[in-house]
Parts: sequence; structure tokens; C-alpha cells
Amino acid sequence: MEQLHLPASHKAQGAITLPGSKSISNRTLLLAALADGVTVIRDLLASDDTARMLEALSALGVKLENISENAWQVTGCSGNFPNKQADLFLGNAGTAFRPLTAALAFSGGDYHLHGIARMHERPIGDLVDALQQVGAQVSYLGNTGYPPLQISPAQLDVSQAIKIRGDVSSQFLTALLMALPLTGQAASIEVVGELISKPYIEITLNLMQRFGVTVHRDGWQHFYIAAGARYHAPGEIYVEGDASSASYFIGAGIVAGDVTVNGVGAQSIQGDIRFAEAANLMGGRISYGDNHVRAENTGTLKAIDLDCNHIPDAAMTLAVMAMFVHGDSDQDRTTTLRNIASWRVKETDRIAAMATELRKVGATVVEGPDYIQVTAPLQLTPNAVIDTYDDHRMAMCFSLLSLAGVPITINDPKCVGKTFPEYFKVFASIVR
Ligand SMILES: O=C(O)C1=C[C@@H](OP(=O)(O)O)[C@@H](O)[C@H](O)C1
Ligand SMILES: C=C(OP(=O)(O)O)C(=O)O
Repeated sequence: MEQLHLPASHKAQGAITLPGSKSISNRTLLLAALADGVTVIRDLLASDDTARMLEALSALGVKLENISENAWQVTGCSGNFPNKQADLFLGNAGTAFRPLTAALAFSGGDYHLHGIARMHERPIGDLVDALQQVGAQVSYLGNTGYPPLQISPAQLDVSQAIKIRGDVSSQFLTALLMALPLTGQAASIEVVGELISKPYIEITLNLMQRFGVTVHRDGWQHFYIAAGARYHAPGEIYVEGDASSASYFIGAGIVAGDVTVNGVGAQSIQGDIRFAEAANLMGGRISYGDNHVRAENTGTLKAIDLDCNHIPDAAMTLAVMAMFVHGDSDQDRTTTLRNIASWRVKETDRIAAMATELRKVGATVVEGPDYIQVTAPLQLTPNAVIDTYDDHRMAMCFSLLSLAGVPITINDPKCVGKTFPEYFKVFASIVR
């Protein structure tokens, strides 16, 4: 297996430019594909997850042209994919799998959707239940509640409110919202139970609006789409830098120097921009521009106790930053991240993976069903070899530990390809 040895260092300094947001890229590709007219998407993320979406749309007969670096011209199919049969391999891309499942369930064709082994362990039952309520034909080819899926043509009736659970993943609600305009009918959604990861729904609503569909909502429980809603190409659309990817560089600045991250700023539509507030709570200095965030170390880092439901992906970075906290008592060095049950059903069981790997560096870790508590050691253990579990975020956030003055080895560093293929090159550019 490939390994990357990161030398010990104490300083991070400089400026970097982020790759495009995964969440915005894959939503924009799907909405552009479904729209009337032609969309030019600039600064699209080039990574495994967007490659899976591009391949799928191409297999569905959508015309996609790579007109210049990271710029794509998408000719929309006016809500009707030309190919009525397709076999789609979607890797481990939740932002491709879930939205395509809903869109294809409303598309009147025969489709087979599958992914890597881990994708077949990631739940999708709450979305399938919601689609079946309106008559969609979606069946499980393996374990009930999980991919792979087979979709067949169906007669749809969305006249009743559609109930959907939102407490396992917000991507199910995102998928349903984006697909409903394909029915042409008025629709209403009732979210059952507590909705998690709410800021991702805001990204969805924002982008649907940019493609001409307004969703009315009553809090986080009721959502309404009018009859006749259609997606219209907005012409040109720019993808912001990825705010979750920003967390590694903001984190690096806070624990070890002064780093400016270009590509996201105060106006970002991504909830993960609020990672900067959490980093600020830990004692770092944060300043914002319209299109950048600057993160500076202020000397001391404090432990925090934080509900991280609104920043599930970037919160992993906080768990590693917790290793930089100094203090005389164990309590002073203990960071608690709460309300992160969804970590267990992402690229790997991230609570278990985080606990196992942080212990290798000397942390005391307590894990619960939906929380993790990290007590920084007085001194980090050097030369740890970190397993990454085919999870890009494990590889990226553990790289920060090299800034604590300990050499560290990252196993399978190429797993960062899911969202940030150039990550280690960009990280090396700020390490002094
Ligand atoms: O909608 C999205 O773009 C995403 C939603 C979040 O998932 P959950 O809603 O499952 O927490 C997040 O973890 C994922 O990386 C991207
Ligand atoms: C959870 C993630 O991915 P996905 O979009 O596959 O859910 C992630 O990128 O951290």
C-alpha cells in the first residue's frame, strides 16, 4: 500500500486556493442536466465524486462538454433524460447516488444504480420509502435499505404530503426536493423526526432557486413546490471553493501559523464555512473577506465542547485540532464534539476510525453513539502510521498532526481523490 511520510514541522504559512465545492458541483451538474437550456459551469470540482456524476449524466444521454479547465457546458434535457436504460456506477459519492436515485425514480426508465462496497453499506432506505409513497418503483438488489438499487418506470401520484425521515442523512431530503419538479405537479414534503445537517438543505434550496425553482418552507419540517415548477438554465454559474476542504487549511493556520484560504468567504452558501467560528472558539483568530478566510494562531488553543450537527464534515478537523490543546489538567485538554451520529454512516465509521487513529498519537478518546471526546496527551507520540479507511477526510485532517512537531505517516494518501486529488501538494505548499 502506498504511504506518505510527512516530516515534523511547527509552522504553516501562506495562501492557498481551494478546489470547487463538492456539494455545489454535483448539485449544479444535476440541475443543469435537468434544466431547459444551456448552462456553463465554471470552477467545477475535478475529483472522483464529480467524475461519477459526470459519467452518470453522460450515460443518461446528457450532452456535457469540457470547454476549458474545470469549465463545463451542459445542455439540459428539459427534465427528461434521453436514455431510458442505464447501468450507473456511482463509487462512494453520496451527492451523486442519493439525488440520482430520486431523479431517476421520476424519469420513467429502467436504471441500475450501484457503487463501491462501502456505498452498499450506506443507508438509503428513508429516501426509497419516500419515493415508494408516491408510487415510484425502486427495489433493493442486495440488503433491504441499502444500494444497489433497480429503478423501473412507474405511475406517480404526489397529491398527498410526502413523508421523509431526515435524521440519518439530509441528502435524502435534498434528493427529493431536487427531483420533485420533474413530476410537474404541486408537491409537499413533511420531514419526520429531527432533520440533521440542515445547512446542506440551504445549499439545495439556494441552487434550485438559481435554476428558477422556489421552494417554500415552514421551518425545517414542511417544504412546498408549486405545480409547473421547471428548471431553467441560469446561463453561467460559478462554483465556490469547498468550505469543508477549507477546514484543513484554516485548521493549519490556527494551530501553527497564518494561512489565507481563497475561494470561500463571508458570503459562502456552504454551512461548513461555520467551521471558522468553531476554530475561533478554540482560540484562533479568523478574519473574512468576500472570497477568502484568514486563520491565525494566537499562541494558545483551548478545548471546546460543541454541537457539530451543522458542520458534520469539517468537525473531523476539530477532532484533530484538539490534539494541539495544552493545559495542566485532563479536563483542560478535553474537547467534546457532540451530535455527530451521522459520522458512523459516511465513508467509514468515522467516530470509530477517529478514536482508533488518535489513540495511536497518544490521545485518550471516549466515543459514544453520537459523540467523541478527545483528551490531548501532554506529548504526542511521534512516527504514528495512520490508517485512512478509504476516507479522504481521515487522510486530510490527520496531515495537520505533522504541524505539532511529530513526523507522521499517512496510509493510502490517494484516497483524497474523492474530493481533493491535489490535497497533499497544496498542504506541502504552506508547511514551513
Ligand atoms: O448534501 C450534501 O452535499 C452533503 C451532506 C452531508 O451529508 P449528511 O446529510 O448525510 O450529513 C455531508 O456530510 C456530505 O459530505 C455532503
Ligand atoms: C460524507 C461525505 O461524502 P458523501 O457526499 O459521499 O456523503 C464527505 O465528503 O465527507
